[in-house]
Parts: sequence; C-alpha cells; structure tokens
Amino acid sequence: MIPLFTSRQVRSADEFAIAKLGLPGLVLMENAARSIFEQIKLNLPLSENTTFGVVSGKGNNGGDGFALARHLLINGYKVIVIALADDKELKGDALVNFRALRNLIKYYPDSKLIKYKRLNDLSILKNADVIVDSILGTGSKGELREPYKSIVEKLNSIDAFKVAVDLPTGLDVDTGYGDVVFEADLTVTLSEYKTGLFYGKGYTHCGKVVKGSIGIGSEYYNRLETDTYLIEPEDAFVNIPLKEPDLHKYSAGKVLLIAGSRNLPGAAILAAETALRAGAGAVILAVPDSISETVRTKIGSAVVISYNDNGKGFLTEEATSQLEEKICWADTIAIGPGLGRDKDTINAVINILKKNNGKKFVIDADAIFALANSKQYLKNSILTPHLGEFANLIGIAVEDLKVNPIPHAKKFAAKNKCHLVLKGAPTLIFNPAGEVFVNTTGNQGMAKFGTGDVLTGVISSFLAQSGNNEASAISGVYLHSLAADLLAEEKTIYGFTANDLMEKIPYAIKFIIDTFLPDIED
Ligand SMILES: NC(=O)C1=CN([C@@H]2O[C@H](COP(=O)(O)OP(=O)(O)OC[C@H]3O[C@@H](n4cnc5c(N)ncnc54)[C@H](OP(=O)(O)O)[C@@H]3O)[C@@H](O)[C@H]2O)[C@H](O)CC1
Ligand SMILES: [K+]
Repeated sequence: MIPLFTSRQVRSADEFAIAKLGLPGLVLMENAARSIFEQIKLNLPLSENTTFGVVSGKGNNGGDGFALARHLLINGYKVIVIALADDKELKGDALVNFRALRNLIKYYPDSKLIKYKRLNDLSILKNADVIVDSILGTGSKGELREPYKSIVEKLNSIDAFKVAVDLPTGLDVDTGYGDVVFEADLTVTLSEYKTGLFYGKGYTHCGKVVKGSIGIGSEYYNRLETDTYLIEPEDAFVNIPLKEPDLHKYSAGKVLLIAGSRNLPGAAILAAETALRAGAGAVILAVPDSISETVRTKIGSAVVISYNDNGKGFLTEEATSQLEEKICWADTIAIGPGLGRDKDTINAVINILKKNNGKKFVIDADAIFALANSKQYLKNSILTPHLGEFANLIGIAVEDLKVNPIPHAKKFAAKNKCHLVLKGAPTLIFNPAGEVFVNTTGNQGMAKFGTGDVLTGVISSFLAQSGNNEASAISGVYLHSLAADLLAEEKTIYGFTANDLMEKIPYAIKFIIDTFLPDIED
C-alpha cells in the first residue's frame, strides 16, 4: 500500500526541513526543480529543439517554475517563461529564483521571460512543445480566482504536452475536485503522494503521476499518520484467498446468491458464474420459481434453487423462510443483483439481514436500495454501491454527495461497522476503522450494464474462501478492474461486455499470481 497525505501534512514536511533540519527553503526549491527536470527527461521524448513554456505564479510553486526554467536553459532548451508576478509581488525564495532567471536568460537570446499583462500574452505559448504549470501548488485555497481561472482555461486549449509542478493548478489536492483545473499529462508531485491526486476526479487531471523530491527522503513521512492508501498490485496478490492442498468443494468457499427477478435474470447469472470463476467451491443461486427454468437453461456450473414467488416473479417476504437453510449453509451470502424494487422485496431483504445479522453478506444493487430506511443490520457486511446508490442510501442528493463523498462514506462505514466499496473512477474502499483504500486499476469501458454484478461475484467468492472482508474487497476490486484493463488492451474500452469481464477474471488472477509468485519463491 502506498500512503497518501493531505496537503497540510506535506506542507509540514517543508516546515520540518527548514526549521528542524536547518535546510534553507532555497535548497529545497533547488532540489525540487532539479528533480522535476529529471522526471521530465525520464518521461518525455526531448530533442535539442524542444521548446518549453513555463507559467509561474506568485508563490513558491512559481519559484519552483523559475528554478526549473533555469535548469532547462542551462541544458540547452529554449524556454519562454510567463511570470504572473514580478519582483514587486514576489518574495523569499521565489523572488531569488525569479531574479537569477531574469539575469541569466539575457545570455540566451532564443529564450524569453515575459511579465504577464493580458490573456493574449499566452498566445506565444502556441509554439511551445511542453507547457509547465507552476502557477499554484499546496498554497492554493478554494476555487481559482481570476485571472488564474482564464489563464488555466487558455493553457488547456493549447496543444502541447503539459506538466504540472506538484499538482495541477485548480485541483483541491485533498478532495480531488476543482471547477477549472490544468489538464496535465504528467504531474511531478513533490515528496509524497497527496490524496486529491487520486481521489474524486484528481486522476483525470493529473495524467501520469510521478514523485519529485525536496531532498528529505521518506522517513519523515513514515512517521506521519494517514488513513488513506493506494492499492498496489502486491496488495491484490497477497489478499487473494489461499488454496490449501486438502480442500474439497465445500471447504473451498460456499456462496449463496439471492438475486434475480422476472425482468432481471441476467444479473444473477453473471454474479453466480463469476463467483465460481474466482475460486469458490460451491455456488448456489436462489431465484424466484417463475424464472428458475430460464435461469437453469442459461447458467453454466452454479446450482440453481428456487423459492415460491406465487407467480409474482420477484422475492417476497413470505419466501424468506424457504431460504433459511441455505443461508445457514453458506459462508457468504450475496444479495441484491437484479432483485427489483417491489415493496415486498424491500421487506424481504430487510428481514433476511435482520434475522441473520452478523453473517457475512455482500450487499449490492437493489438490496442497497432496500436499506435506505433500515441500516441497522450491516455489521460484518460489504456494501458495493455506486455514487447514486450511496446517495440514496444515506438520503442526500447525488449532486451534493459528488462535491466530496469521502467524509460521508467514512462516517457510514464506521457507524455501521461494515466495509463500503464506493464504485466509481476510482473505486474507494472504506473500512470501519476509518481507513480508505484507493483502487488504481480500471477504465471507462467498465461503465456498462452488468460489470457491478461481476464485482459482487468476485468479492463474495473471495469472502467465502477467506472469511476476510477487507482482503476480499481490496483484492476483488483490484482484480475486477485489472480484468477490464486486460480486456481494453484486446478489445478497446468500447468493445467488452460484462460477460467478457466475467470470463476474464481468472486471467486477471493469473496475471497477478504470475507477476508475484517468482518473487515469493526466491
Ligand atoms: N519551502 C517550501 O515550502 C517549499 C515549497 N515548494 C513549492 O511551494 C509550493 C507551495 O508554495 P506556497 O507559496 O505556499 O503556495 P503556492 O505557490 O501554491 O500559492 C500561493 C499563492 O497562491 C494564491 N492563491 C491561493 N489560492 C488561490 C486561488 N484559489 N486562486 C488564485 N490564487 C490563489 C495566494 O494568493 P493570496 O492572495 O491568496 O495570498 C498565494 O499567493 C508547493 O506546492 C511546492 O511547489 C517547493 O517544493 C520547495 C519547498
Ligand atoms: K502547479
């Protein structure tokens, strides 16, 4: 897991370096600039003709930009620097670097340092191959003010490779949101990763995220407390359930799926078939009588049982007693995909959770809808809502939730003592202890019917095998999205279906096992 930090924590490292280590801020800025230059060389195909545009703000982020411009100059690149502030407004280390650049650039006739006056001044950057955003960094507060907002919009409209220093200007680096944000292709973030680079929409603005350095290493950060982590491929690997040599089908994880209704039989089939492909030894799918024949003709290896639905085609409260025996039998019960939203189904779901409170449930889709007014029986379960379902569950408008879902989700998981998998881009996993795990895999092709049912299948399968909620959620989410990434390589983000995703789950598991097993054997 890679820890993520708040902007306040990252700023405290700068203060620590200056106050406790006695390193002058100017040294930190020089280190930062040199490391950004190194990352640019590593990540961009540069030639002697590459022209850089550097746009610098009035704080230390701007200072990093001036220092970087100096390194670009002395390494032979043409640089056009637009200073949004000059020596009347600049101060401290940023001012020192501005002056040094102003003095040095006179010796490089092809390069220019321009004081920004009007938006049109930025037109000169149309000739730049690379645009560097050193406008705002961790000192940024709230939505962008003018003229910064228009400047960022203008820069976004120019066709060049875009590099953000520390973070893209306009992005709230704690929440990952922002109204107008610099659209970077590469973000060189200083020292450690910050939450907002990956939360919310952060990752859509950052491009590739790499680390630069102010020259104090990671030890200081290792002592800082954080509750937020990026999931790494190794985490997916170590959390795949172990298969002991003496397993038989019932000790290899028993999943009961309560899913499907007359109008939505497909969701149930997808989830059940996926559960088998993710390693569960026995999977039973419980569906209403009315659809059991249809489901049996379409399903592969999962066993189908049916309950009396009095011809209604959906789960009713009356039917719940018929499921009791199988609920006791199962290690994990997945409930929700395709159940429908009839009042009777809602009562049945609540009834099942209430009677079996404490059993391991994976609660998805219509079962989440059912719980809007009845959240007291979620202990020990994993809920897998998308943003809309979660908004409905906690009774707030999606638009309000979107602004920053993190605090709501943290509170929900802690209060209800459950794991919450908030599906989205990226998917975030919340545990009852208040920690957040950010998934790093996946693509837009997953926004399609049925992909959520596949996730329910993987997580419930892992949970039945391992009994470990957190491990199952982390590994399940990662591998589900990795399967989508493998499919995107083969079929593009347009071309794969939920069925393909289900079929690809074993290959994603294999990919991760093959990647890490040799290391373990060494
Ligand atoms: N020594 C160090 O601390 C090092 C810092 N590094 C780099 O510095 C930045 C952080 O620098 P800081 O000066 O604290 O802040 P910024 O450069 O990000 O920006 C400050 C100015 O931004 C203005 N501001 C703030 N919010 C907005 C907004 N919404 N719209 C427009 N302008 C905004 C603010 O103006 P005020 O008038 O509000 O005061 C400030 O002037 C860090 O990110 C690193 O890049 C180096 O890494 C080296 C060590
Ligand atoms: K920036």
